[in-house]
Order: sequence, then C-alpha cells, then structure tokens
Amino acid sequence: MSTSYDVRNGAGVSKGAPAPAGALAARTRGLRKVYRNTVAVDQVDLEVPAGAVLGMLGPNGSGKTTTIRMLLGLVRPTEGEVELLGHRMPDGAEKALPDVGALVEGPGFHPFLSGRENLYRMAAAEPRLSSSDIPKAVERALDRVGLTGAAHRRYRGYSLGMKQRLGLAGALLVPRRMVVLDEPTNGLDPAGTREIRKIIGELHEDGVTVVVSSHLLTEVEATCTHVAVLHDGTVVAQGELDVLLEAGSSGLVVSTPDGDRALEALRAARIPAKLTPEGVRADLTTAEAPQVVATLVRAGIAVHEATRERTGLEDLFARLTQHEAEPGGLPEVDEVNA
Ligand SMILES: Nc1ncnc2c1ncn2[C@@H]1O[C@H](COP(=O)(O)OP(=O)(O)OP(=O)(O)O)[C@@H](O)[C@H]1O
Repeated sequence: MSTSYDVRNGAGVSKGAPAPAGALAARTRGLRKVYRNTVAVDQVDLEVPAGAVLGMLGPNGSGKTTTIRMLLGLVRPTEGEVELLGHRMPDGAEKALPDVGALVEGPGFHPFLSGRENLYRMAAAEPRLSSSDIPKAVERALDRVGLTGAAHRRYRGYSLGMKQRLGLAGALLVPRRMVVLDEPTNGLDPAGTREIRKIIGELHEDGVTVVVSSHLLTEVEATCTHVAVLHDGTVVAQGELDVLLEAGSSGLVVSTPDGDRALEALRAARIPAKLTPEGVRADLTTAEAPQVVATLVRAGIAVHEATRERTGLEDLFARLTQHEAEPGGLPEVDEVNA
C-alpha cells in the first residue's frame, strides 16, 4: 500500500487523537553512562510528556548529547532504562525509530553527493516512504528548511548552517510522532534560528513531541513548554517551564492603591520590600507569600492582586547550574519537579 505523506504539516500520524493527559513520549530511569573515567550521565530520570516541546539545557559537558544519544539508541547505557514511544531502547529501535526524526551531531552525509542526493539516500532508508513518494517528500523537506536553492550543491561545500538544515530536512522527511534536535541552531544565522523556531512551533501545533537541546536560553524560553536542566550529568530540575519559572521566583508583586503604607507595614514585619512600577515587590527569600499578604491585610491595606514575579530562564538556569548557590537562592528540586 502506498501512503501519501504531508511533510509540511505532519498529517497522518500525530494529528487526530490527542495523546492522553499524562502520557509520556519518552522516559528514562536511573540512566547512567560512564566513558572510561568520565561519568557523562548519572541517575537521570527524564520524563518527556507526549506533545511537549522539551528543552534540554545545560552547560558544556553536562550530558545533553549523551542523554539524547541514549534516548535514540545510538549509545548503550552503562546502567538504567530508556523507553521511547513505548519501546525499550536500544532493543526496540526498529519499532520506535521510524516515528522519530532526529538531528544529532555528525549525521552520515556523503561529502561528494549533493544535498538533494543525500536526502534521496536517506529517504530510501525510510520504511514508511514508498519509492513513488520519495521525490515529493525530498522536495518538501528541502523547501521546509530553506535549502531548495542550494540542494544541487555538494555537501562538502556546505556551511555549518546548511549542514544543519540538511540534517533537519532528513529528520522531517516523513511525519513523525517525535522529533529530537541536538543543538539545531548551531551554526545558523539569526534568520535561520527564527526558521527553526517556526518549524518547532509548527511541529508542536501538529501534536509532535519535540526534544531540543540548546545553549540559547531565549530560544528555549520562546519555544519550549517544558525544560530539563542538566548539570554534571544529572537532572537538577525538570518540568513545565511556567511552573519552574514561578517556583524559581523570589518576589511577590502586590497591587495596592496604598503603596507607601504597604511598604511601611512590610518593613515593620522585617520583610524586605520596595516600590516598583508594577506595585509593591516583597522579597520572598525570608518570608512566604501568604505571610506577606496576611501582614498587609492585618495592617488594613487593600490587596487587589498578588502575583509571584516570574524569573527569567537565564536567572533560573544560572542559579541551578552554579556550584556555590547563594543561601535561599536555589529552588528545591522537589519544589520545581513537576
Ligand atoms: N564518546 C565519548 N568518550 C569519552 N567521553 C565522552 C564521550 N562522549 C561524551 N563524553 C564526555 O561526557 C561528558 C558529557 O558530554 P556530552 O557531550 O553529553 O555533554 P553536552 O552537555 O552535550 O555538552 P555540549 O553542550 O558541549 O555539547 C563530557 O565530559 C564529555 O567529555
């Protein structure tokens, strides 16, 4: 049977029935990888909710690529388990991988073939693609990553950004349930980075689960629904981005018509506070949010609204990945784990 795939919108696989709430597209348990004397990954329990765009963040050498490689069955764990789309890896690779598009370091492209010819070779190895569908799938994938104009040129002459685009085209040759991208914006110019962001957004709209590792915190903040922060081979925080950012915040902003009196009442209760354009900002490193509100109400001050200040991801990331965290500055992992 010949199946026609719409590469542009990923129809046919992920649309239609939404994943049940709480379903996981991938997960690891007690994952550990040791290279000679280097512990690359240690005790990683990663959970990738179905339909999420999960950003894997971490400093250089924190274990992102190794974790991604173990997820895809490219590296065998020293210890622990990996489940990808319901299949144990690496043994279930044959069943899981046709549904997974991946852009990982150093895809095996042939240097003397053109970008297009390389994609034809990749397409021929796709079990879900019949030979009559290959030309259409290749051209659509090239178009989607903006490589049509350079598709006739040899891979050897491609810039790093063009190589990344070709790798991404390979990942998007057929509709996927999951797409895994290791540093996809590496080598791309700002326009290329924006295109990747757009493609990730489209995949997400189509219900595809995306795992993306990145150093670019602003990119992750703009595109991801979930994050996992790695440090020294372990996951130091993971969960919904909004929940993490809220849990990592250290301020409560109170909207009140009586700012000066509010400030006075909080300071009298030894809660550090200051006036900001948004309202009175109470510091939560020494007091809990209910205590701030109770102090104000007891002083007869009208509290119209109290909102936790959102930390930027950059701020949260710095605190989670610093060795010497300031007292009270590091959110409890239990608190931030979803
Ligand atoms: N094949 C290997 N042989 C030996 N050591 C390795 C190998 N692959 C990774 N490592 C080591 O494991 C650790 C984690 O590396 P990994 O590439 O997973 O980190 P990363 O977070 O992806 O880093 P980056 O952001 O720099 O790509 C590093 O100390 C690295 O040197």
